[in-house]
Amino acid sequence: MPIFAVPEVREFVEGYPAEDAAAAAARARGHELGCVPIGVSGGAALRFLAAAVQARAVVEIGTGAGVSGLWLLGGMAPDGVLTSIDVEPEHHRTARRAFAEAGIAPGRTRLIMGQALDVLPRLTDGGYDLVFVDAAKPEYPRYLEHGVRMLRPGGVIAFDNVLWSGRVVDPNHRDSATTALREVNRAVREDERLVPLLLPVGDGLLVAAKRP
Ligand SMILES: C[S@@+](CC[C@H](N)C(=O)[O-])C[C@H]1O[C@@H](n2cnc3c(N)ncnc32)[C@H](O)[C@@H]1O
Repeated sequence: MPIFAVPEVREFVEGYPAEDAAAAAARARGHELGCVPIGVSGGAALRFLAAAVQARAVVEIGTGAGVSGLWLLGGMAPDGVLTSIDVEPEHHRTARRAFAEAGIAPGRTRLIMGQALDVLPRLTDGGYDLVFVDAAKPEYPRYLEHGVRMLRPGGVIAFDNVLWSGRVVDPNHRDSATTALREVNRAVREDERLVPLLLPVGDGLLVAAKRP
């Protein structure tokens, strides 16, 4: 049996490392709002990636209640700025509260309200170290196009939920979200500008580095 199929192992991985109080409180509010936050292991992966690329400029597509934002900020350079896009004003209000409770200086976050596909074309080519995608699943392939354009060489893009509770490998599922996730998994794997890695944390975190 693959080690990941052992429930105790899965539980150990998903809770590693522990989440701080600000992120745990934001997580609870995210669940109340119905915008499911990234899991703890996925958050830790984002923090690791932000630290590894010494991120000073990060774009997040899908702010939610601020859980992933807190993890990203935890790995970014101390003067790094997180630009985070969401279409729901209530989610941005909740995320702002989470960032304030965590002691994040207001100048370190730039929250842009709007449809991601309206906002992304305004963001600079090659201007970002890390792009994190966690909004409308049917739009993931378009987020990939923009994300690769916005990344600097050596920058990293990450997509949450790419396993979609296993539906991506079940041909019986042909809805728009599943189809788009399948497409993004394929496109990232085949894109010669990218070095891909599928991390089996949470609901699947697909990451890729942009070749110089
Ligand atoms: C799964 S939640 C994000 C959770 C967050 N990344 C976290 O881990 O804490 C998805 C978010 O994407 C936002 N969203 C959905 N479709 C969107 C779109 N087309 N443009 C911008 N935001 C969108 C929703 O309002 C929601 O807050």
